[in-house]
Amino acid sequence: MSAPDELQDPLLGADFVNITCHGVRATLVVDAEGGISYAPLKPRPGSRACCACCGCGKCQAQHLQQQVRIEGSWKPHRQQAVVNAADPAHAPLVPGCKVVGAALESPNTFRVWYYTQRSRSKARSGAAAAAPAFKLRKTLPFVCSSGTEAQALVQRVRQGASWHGRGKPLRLLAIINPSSGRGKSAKLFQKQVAPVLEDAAGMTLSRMVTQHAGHASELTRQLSLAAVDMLVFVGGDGTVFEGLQGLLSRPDWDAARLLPIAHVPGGSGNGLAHSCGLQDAATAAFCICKGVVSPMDVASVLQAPAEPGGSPRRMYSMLMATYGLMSNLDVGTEHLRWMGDTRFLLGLLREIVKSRSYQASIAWLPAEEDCCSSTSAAACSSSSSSSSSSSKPPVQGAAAPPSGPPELPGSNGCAAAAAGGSSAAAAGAQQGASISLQDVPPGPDLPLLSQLGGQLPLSLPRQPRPCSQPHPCLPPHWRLQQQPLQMWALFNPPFVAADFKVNPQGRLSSGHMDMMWVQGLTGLAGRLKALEVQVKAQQGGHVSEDCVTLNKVRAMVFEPQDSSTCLMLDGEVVPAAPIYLEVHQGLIRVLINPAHRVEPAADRSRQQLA
Ligand SMILES: Nc1ncnc2c1ncn2[C@@H]1O[C@H](COP(=O)(O)OP(=O)(O)OP(=O)(O)O)[C@@H](O)[C@H]1O
Repeated sequence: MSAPDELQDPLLGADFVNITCHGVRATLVVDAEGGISYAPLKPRPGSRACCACCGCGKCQAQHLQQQVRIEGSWKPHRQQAVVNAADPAHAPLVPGCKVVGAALESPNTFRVWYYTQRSRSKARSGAAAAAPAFKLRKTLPFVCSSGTEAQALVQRVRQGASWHGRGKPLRLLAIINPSSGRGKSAKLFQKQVAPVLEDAAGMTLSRMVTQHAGHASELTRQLSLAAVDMLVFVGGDGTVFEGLQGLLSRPDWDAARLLPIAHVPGGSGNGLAHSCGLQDAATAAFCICKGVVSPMDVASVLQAPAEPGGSPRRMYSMLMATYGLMSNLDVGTEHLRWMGDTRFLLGLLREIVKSRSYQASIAWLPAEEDCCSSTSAAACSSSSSSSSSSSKPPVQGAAAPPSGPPELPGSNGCAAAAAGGSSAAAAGAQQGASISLQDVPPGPDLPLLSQLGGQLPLSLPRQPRPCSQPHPCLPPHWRLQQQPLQMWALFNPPFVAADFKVNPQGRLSSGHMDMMWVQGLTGLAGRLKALEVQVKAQQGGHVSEDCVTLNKVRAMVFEPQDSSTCLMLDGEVVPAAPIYLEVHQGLIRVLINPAHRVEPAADRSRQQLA
């Protein structure tokens, strides 16, 4: 290719080729990010474009620009301009940040594929969404003088737009759950995502369809990390949850945790996708091409061995743990899967009408506290309720931090006895369930459990002591709540579904989870209040209600005590037994929308994907 004289200087480093678009001859330029711009070639004397313009260069430029604008509501991004921005004829047609690739239509004809932002009113999650939604567009066909030129330009667009500076395309593994949501996730992926990734971005896409519950775990446990650059889960949160269990239970979990995870929403709730700004399949396809990733917290969840002498069960949760109303509205509407996420609304209404309370014991370490730090211990002992992240006073019966001198957990009677091997008996705990650090399956370190002497009785005392006294079975600074509650949940990111911004203060990598419970909504007035709280939850306004209590948590023990509900992790039912949970900050990497409004500190380096 030889550069036309007028383009040489400003286009240093860019690729270009002479094209014809709707009868107008021009030079198409591709910049380093895959953005395209053009400059009209000098008109031949007496030549005419395909419309009634005079045929001069300026007319042809305007004509071409109009033609391209017909298909997409393109708005110029001045900061992205690669050529003389003062000259409208040289403004970029499509900036690189919007382009995802290009596809040949015939041996010497191709279109550039790009995305434009959807208006808020048309987007699925509306104003509360974590990031704008995007819609796929294609330019008019560009005709090159030869097939070789067209191929070279297509490759150049893909490389700049979606390969993140690599010489070869990204390798994606899509794990598709055909039974998620309404059962249409495979079709959705095939129609809206795969063509963008394969045909336009030129990525290498392998597909695996799950055959049964738990299959996603098996697939991620067996995959070769060297052969995949990004994992794409197509389904609901349960599918990602299963995949995560497989990744983090591998012997090489420390390498596996760095594999970027993308969630294409195909399930009912799709809380992870909504929290990351991947609110629909089209937007997810765009975000996969752009490859912006963010660290995300994950919690280790431990349960005592099911049989004597066995290993504790270790699971991982990245979205939420639920109990009471939130579990029942999910499990109780399984048969209404065909309704999509509307089933949650129905389930919620049913639970509000029932207006039930559930019994559980909850002990937790507030996010501000480090049970081995003398400074935080002093701060804790000097303030009672103020050390809680909640703006409200602790509920009746909740234990306050101890007022005595800071003390290591292992030095109190209960924990010391536990370390000696007779924890339950010494604690006076009912079940005797405990977890010993040395038996925990390999995985991320559990520093807070280590600080507890490496041994933890899971059965919490039934009778909490007065707030001013530490309970002998709880380490200093830990708090205890045992009042009946209607809903209990531990949230990590903000969304659990498109219209449920249940945890508005949630961040992907804050280092803690947000514990929320709802109490006292009984009788007719309580039910009406519950409805109001539900409406406010769509935008996150429910957290200021008096019936809602919030605490930031780094570690906790939760003991379910009610058989009429169940304990769920990321929307999946787990055995109804006590759990110990500890948060690992930024353990995994998830794909986010490049225009995410909440995670400005995200790791935006595209090189991370290489
Ligand atoms: N081939 C399959 N047949 C039946 N069930 C499957 C299959 N593959 C996976 N599953 C199970 O499907 C269940 C539901 O999947 P998933 O959670 O992704 O969808 P969802 O519940 O509709 O979405 P969300 O969790 O976002 O509300 C999971 O518990 C998973 O174990």
